[in-house]
Parts: sequence; structure tokens; C-alpha cells
Amino acid sequence: MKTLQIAVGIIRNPQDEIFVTRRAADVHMANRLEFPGGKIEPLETPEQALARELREEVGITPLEISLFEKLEYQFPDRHLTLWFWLVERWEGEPWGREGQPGQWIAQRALDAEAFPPANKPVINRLMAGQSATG
Ligand SMILES: Nc1nc2c([nH]c(=O)n2[C@H]2C[C@H](O)[C@@H](COP(=O)(O)OP(=O)(O)OP(=O)(O)O)O2)c(=O)[nH]1
Ligand SMILES: [Mg+2]
Repeated sequence: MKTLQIAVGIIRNPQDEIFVTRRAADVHMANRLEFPGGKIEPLETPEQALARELREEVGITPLEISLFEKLEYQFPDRHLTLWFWLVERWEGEPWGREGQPGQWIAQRALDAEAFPPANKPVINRLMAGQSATG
């Protein structure tokens, strides 16, 4: 059984909109919406992984981050530890650098069903209008 550590960014603007991208058709959780991010590499901290993934996938540099939620999720074929970072200050303008479609969605209009099942508690907290716990 694969066990993976994942760092993702909840990029939220002052209008309470969140930048989400759509996963490719040929990967785990194909076609789902996602928070940009990916696997934490050996020797990387979760913060370093987040910064690298956001640079690679959406072309921004996070300037201020706070841990919004850390959770474990068991998929049929893999176990994930997911670090969800809230990113409210960054440099650059996010876009789908790897060809993946990206969009801003109002926090309260997020649809948990469109994301991987592991995201559900996070989407629910965001829809309730909650911010970081620090
Ligand atoms: N990026 C992202 N991945 C998520 C979310 N929710 C969720 O369950 N996942 C899962 C799907 C994948 O199994 C894993 C993330 O891996 P990834 O495919 O983004 O990894 P990566 O960017 O390093 O990709 P690669 O270079 O290995 O192809 O976490 C989410 O909101 N964002
Ligand atoms: Mg990724």
C-alpha cells in the first residue's frame, strides 16, 4: 500500500474566492477539481513542498501561509496524509501552468462532490466561512 504526503494550497483572495484547477483525465482522481499541490518529496518540509508545487503548477510564490487542516485519508489503493495550507498573500497571478483549467470560485459556492472525497471536511469548513486556525 502506497503512503503519500501531500501539500496543497487553498489560494484565497480578499473577495473570498478560491483558485481551483481541474485534474487531468489520466491521473488519480481524474477530472476532479483540486487545490493545486502535490507530493512532498524526501528531505522537503511541507511548507517547501507547497511553495515548489504552487510555483510549478500555478506560477505563484506564497508569501504567507497558515495550516488550515491536516488529515489522513484512506483511498482503496493508497493512504494519504494531506496538508491543506491557506494562502492569502502571494506573488504573481495564479494560472494553469501545466495546461490544466483554473478558475476562481466563491468560497461559499464550492461543491464538495466536485473534489476528491478526502477534501470534504475542508470544503465544508470553507463553505461555512471559516478561516485559518493557525
Ligand atoms: N493536488 C491535490 N491533490 C489532492 C487533493 N485532494 C486529494 O485527495 N488529492 C490527492 C490526489 C493525488 O492522489 C494526490 C496529489 O497528488 P498529485 O497528483 O497532485 O501529485 P503531484 O502534483 O506531485 O504529481 P506528479 O508530479 O507526481 O504527477 O492527492 C487536492 O485538493 N489537491
Ligand atoms: Mg499536483
